[in-house]
Amino acid sequence: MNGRATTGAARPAADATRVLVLNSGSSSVKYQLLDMADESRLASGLVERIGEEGGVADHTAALDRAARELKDRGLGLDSPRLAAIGHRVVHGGTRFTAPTLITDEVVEEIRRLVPLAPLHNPANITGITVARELRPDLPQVAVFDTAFHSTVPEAAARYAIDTETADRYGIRRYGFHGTSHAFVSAATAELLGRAPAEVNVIVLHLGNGASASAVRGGVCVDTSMGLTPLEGLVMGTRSGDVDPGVLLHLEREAGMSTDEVDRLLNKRSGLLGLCGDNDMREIGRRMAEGDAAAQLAFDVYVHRLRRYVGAFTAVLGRVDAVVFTAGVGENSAAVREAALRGLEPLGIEMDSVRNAVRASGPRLVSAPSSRVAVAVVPTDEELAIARDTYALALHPPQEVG
Ligand SMILES: Nc1ncnc2c1ncn2[C@@H]1O[C@H](COP(=O)(O)OP(=O)(O)O)[C@@H](O)[C@H]1O
Ligand SMILES: CC(=O)OP(=O)(O)O
Ligand SMILES: [Mg+2]
Repeated sequence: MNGRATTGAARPAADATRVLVLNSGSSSVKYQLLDMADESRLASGLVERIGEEGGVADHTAALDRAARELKDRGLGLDSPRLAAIGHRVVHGGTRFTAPTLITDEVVEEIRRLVPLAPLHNPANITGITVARELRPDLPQVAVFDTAFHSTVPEAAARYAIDTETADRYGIRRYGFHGTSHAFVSAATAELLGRAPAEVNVIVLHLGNGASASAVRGGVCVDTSMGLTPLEGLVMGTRSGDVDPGVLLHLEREAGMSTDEVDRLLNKRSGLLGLCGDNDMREIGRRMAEGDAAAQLAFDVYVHRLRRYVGAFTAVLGRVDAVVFTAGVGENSAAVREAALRGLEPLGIEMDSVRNAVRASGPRLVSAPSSRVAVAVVPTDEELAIARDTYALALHPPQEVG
């Protein structure tokens, strides 16, 4: 321990209302500076292509660039108005089920979880390390993708494999994108004018990574991602669900190594693997020209979505809303339409005209007569992280012992 633990940090001064949020991904760093006095966004940016040709060398260089961009705009990290720094951390294992003030020990625990999220947690740790070096005086908070899913019951969280093996290696469903699923399910209740405790929602988070969750009265009861962010829906470059026998077959018959199978399933699958493009906009353009591979990729993507809508309808019993969010969910009327077409027997009636309208805020796209509301609700993981971070900075838990 080097004494840099921030749990004991003094409460921020009254005019220190700003929070920096860092979302360090496998090949990008996204950042936002927010003023929590009114939740306004003072700055946001993205450093992409880390470690690729034409990009910055590594995550440390990316964070340096982010810090420089903020300084150039008069919003340097040395500002006394900065109250705290919030970090998206993808894997929190079973230990972290709530936002957590970062200490050396917390960093070590996040490091211990690297094998469960090899693409994500190392980048998160670099972000934390650099930020703590820049501002050792500030509270720094980890907000975990897995936290919202910690309520998923054992029947849904357990894989049906030998229990001793599962327990020894921490093999279970953890789920990801939880900050988004929590934010969007709460915002949906608000859109419906009802208390979160009263509504059952299926959230479809469709970004580059994609996941579905079933939320009963504000509590997550099932989710499509599993031990790692690879299971479930078809994604930009990830396969989502495959028969685990596929892995065995590739290793035995194609002679592929574990790393090769990993790359295949994480980087060369999904929409990209099916048609050579991972951007839904480009796939839409190609479909309009009658491109068969693009059409097939779209069809596989949509078929998987429909499966999860059906499965989570059965899990919830009563569904009040199906909600689309993230890049594809918020912007692709075609995906929304195709995913829910013909589901009137489940009480889902889309309104094609409403669905086709381009808009930016939370909105309903179902017919007024639809028993199940269909909504588009923009996610804002950074705002959610900033709220959690600011709340912990203002009211740090009492230190135990
Ligand atoms: N107008 C659009 N129509 C269809 N898809 C879109 C549109 N705008 C963005 N997307 C999709 O959103 C995806 C990115 O989603 P986003 O939530 O920003 O991803 P990330 O997981 O990186 O946060 C892109 O791959 C793109 O296919
Ligand atoms: C966990 C995960 O899949 O995150 P992302 O969508 O940012 O890759
Ligand atoms: Mg996103």
